[in-house]
Formats: sequence, structure tokens, C-alpha cells
Amino acid sequence: MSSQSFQGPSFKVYARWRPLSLSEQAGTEIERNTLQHSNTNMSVSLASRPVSGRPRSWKSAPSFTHIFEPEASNNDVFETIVAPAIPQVLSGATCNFFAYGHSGSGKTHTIIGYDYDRNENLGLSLAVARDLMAALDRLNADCSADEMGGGQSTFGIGLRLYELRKKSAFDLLNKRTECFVREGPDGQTHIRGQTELLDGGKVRVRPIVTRPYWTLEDLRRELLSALDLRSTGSSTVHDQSSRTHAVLELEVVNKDLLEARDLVIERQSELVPVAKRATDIYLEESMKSFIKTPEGKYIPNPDHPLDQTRIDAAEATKGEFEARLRAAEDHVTTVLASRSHPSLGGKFVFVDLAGSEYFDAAAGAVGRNITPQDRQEGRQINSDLFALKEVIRARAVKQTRIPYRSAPLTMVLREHFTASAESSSAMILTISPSAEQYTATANTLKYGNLVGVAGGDQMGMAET
Ligand SMILES: Nc1ncnc2c1ncn2[C@@H]1O[C@H](COP(=O)(O)OP(=O)(O)OP(=O)(O)O)[C@@H](O)[C@H]1O
Repeated sequence: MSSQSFQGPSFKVYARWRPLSLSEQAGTEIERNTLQHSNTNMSVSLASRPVSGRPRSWKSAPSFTHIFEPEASNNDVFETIVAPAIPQVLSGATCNFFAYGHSGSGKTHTIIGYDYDRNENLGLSLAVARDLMAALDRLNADCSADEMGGGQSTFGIGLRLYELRKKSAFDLLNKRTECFVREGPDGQTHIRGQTELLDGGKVRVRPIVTRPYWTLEDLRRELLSALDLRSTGSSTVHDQSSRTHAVLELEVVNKDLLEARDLVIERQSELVPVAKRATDIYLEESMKSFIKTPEGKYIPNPDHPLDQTRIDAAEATKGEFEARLRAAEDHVTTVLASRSHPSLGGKFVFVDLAGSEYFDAAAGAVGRNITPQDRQEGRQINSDLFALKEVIRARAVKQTRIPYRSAPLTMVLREHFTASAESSSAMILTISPSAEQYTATANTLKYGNLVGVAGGDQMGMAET
């Protein structure tokens, strides 16, 4: 397997043929041909000549950085696509990897894997967790002796794992608690859980949970048990899991960073009752200080002039709590900026994208009636995938306005795309060579081709 280097910030698209499954081996295979172009990209052409029905064929642009044959192991894919990004993450960058393919095409096999005992078979996320943890162990060993053994600066991996479905995120590290994707007044997207009422009128809204791990064994055990919570179990087109995008984040953290972020949540919860009290006082004073005349007009109330001092005092208290929140937010920035090592905050993000084939009656993939809810979910998934492609295109051509707000998926991905100037992203298309899966395979490659053309080196793409 030739190893290619991960070059710069452009968006790369890879395709991975899986082997025929036992049940598919009796049937025919898609005729396929891969062509290496001088711009180092590859194109693929497909044909299917069914015994009955009309023959079909399709040819891509040279939009694929590499196409893996069915014999490629998970380790081959890891070494080619993900391992070269480890130094970037260790220098604080965010690297994103998307898996896209129809049900049963090998997304879980690629991202998580099914055999955890052999290095060769580990999925990309577990393999990178292994190498990242080993690199962090080496960094920790370089730290001063008093920081060892769970010290404030000791590096570990912060894991976040959730499923996105429409505007909701289900937190798999927190019993699948439903969280909501919203844009805050600061223009940033926040994924926040249910509101908790605490003593003293405090209101806490927790973000998606980040669980820190200091050993690979702990991370692996918890990750696998959290994955059991993914919507339904079996690998069929009826899977709920096919209708959600699963997001898995591995971030370099230390206790300083985690505590600084916890303090922001604490300060936010303290601010809520104080801000509410300031609003209540303003409304109360405004209502008391005016009376309605028999003609229906509002005039100042001579018995209760507006108590501006009371309003100002409540606003001043609110201002103090807002300043405390800003200080906590600034502290997070300071922790990241004053990091003893640039790794802190570096991140791998894996996104297992929902496919739209479930809803494509024409593909013949659906074994039951499509309900209006199915259709609505299908439209949402299609609009997420379209929005993702458009974001990738806008970034590639350095458009001033990137349409992150077009869909919940891109709203959530925005922080990962913009986390660091050096961020790198790639998409891995998983495809089946079985002729029975021709439509689904061609649809996957067509989407990847659009993404590759949209996000690739424009000069290179022009060459066909
Ligand atoms: N490259 C591969 N090499 C060997 N086996 C593979 C490969 N890709 C997939 N498989 C096998 O094919 C089956 C289906 O793969 P997998 O569960 O990863 O599909 P999926 O795309 O995640 O499906 P779903 O979306 O329904 O969850 C599994 O038994 C898996 O081990």
C-alpha cells in the first residue's frame, strides 16, 4: 500500500471498496476501473450489466486522492489518511474525517472496527487514540516530576460522542441525553442539554459531556460501551443509526483546561437568576410607574415614580456577573494560549454521516412503506449533506461568507472547521462492489465526486 502524505488544508476525498460479503459472493460484481491522473488524483468508472434491465455506467472526475481496494486493511487506511495528521493535532490543530456510505458498506468497520485485539484491524478512531495517547504519554514523561500522576498539566484525551438528528444531539456519554443545537447571541453554535434548576435560583445548562481519559484502556472501554447506545443494533437499512450523523471527538486536554471550562458553566448558571431579576425589576418598575387613563392612554403614575436607582442597582449586579463570566471565558483562552505545550486543544473529529439511501425508494433499498416522518428526515439528511458540500466548496474557494448556518450539521461542524488555520479534513467513502448495490455505490461516489471537485485543488480538478 503506497503511503501518501497529508498535504495542507485542502479537503481530500478517499474511497474504500469493501470485500464482498459471504451472501454477495454468489452474485456478480460491479465492473470498475480506477485511473491514476498526473495531478496525483484518481478517477473511477463503474458499469453494471444486469441480466435483465438496462446496463448502467458512470465515470467520476479525478476527485479522489486515493481509492482503496478491498484487500486494504484498516491499518492501511489509517497509515495513509489519519496517521499523517497526528503531528498537526499535536501542534494544536483540528483534523476532521468524515465517513459516508450506504448501510452495510463499512463505515463502522472503518471508523471503529470490529476486532479490537489486532492492530491491523483497529478502526481509525481507536488506532489514532492509541497513537495519540502514546505521544501524550511521551510528552507527560517530559514534564516535571511534580506534575506527573494526574497533575493539572498532565495531558489526556477528552472524548465527546454524540448523534445528531435534525436540531437535536443525543449525548452517548451521558445516557443519550437530548441536547439542542442553537446559535448563541455571540454567533457561535452551542449544543446544550436540558435546563437544570439548582439552589438559589441558579439555572445550569450543560454542554455535551467531555470525559477525560488518562489511559487508552479506560478510553477504549468507555467508548465501546457508549457506542452500544447508538440507536438500534443491527446493520440494516432500517437502522435508526443510519438516520443520524455520529460525531466522535478526541481532544488533547488537561485538568487546567477542563476546570476552566467547568468554571464558565458555573458562571453562566450564576448569571441566569441575576439577569432574570434585573429584567423583572425593570418590568415591575415600568408597569408601576404608568397608569392607564379612562381614555386608554398611559401616563406617568404620580404615586409611584420610576425608581431608576433600583433598576440601575439590579443592572449593576447583572454587569458584575457578566464580567465574572467574561473573566472565566478569558481564562479558558488564557489556559489555551499559555499552554505549556501547543498540543492542548488539538483535536481529531470523526463524523459518521447519515446516508440518504434509506429514503430513496427508487434505489429499491427500502423494504417498507415510507412514512411522512421518514420523508421529512430524508429531506433533512439531504439538506445536511448538501450544506456540507457547499461549506467545503466555499472554504476551498476562500469565499468570504461560508454558509455554515444552512443546516444543523454545518452549524455544529463550524467550530471544527474554523478551530485552527492548519485544520485538515478528509472524507472516506465506503462502497460495496456487489452489483446488487450498484445504485447505492454510484450514489455514494457521485456525492464524494461533488465534494472532491468542490473541495479539491481547483487546478487539479480542471484536468480530466
Ligand atoms: N473493508 C472491509 N473489510 C472487511 N470487512 C468489512 C469491510 N467493510 C465492511 N466490512 C464488513 O461488512 C459488514 C458491514 O459493515 P459495517 O457494519 O461497517 O457497515 P456500516 O456502513 O457501518 O453499516 P450501517 O450504516 O448499517 O451501520 C461488517 O460485518 C463488516 O465487518
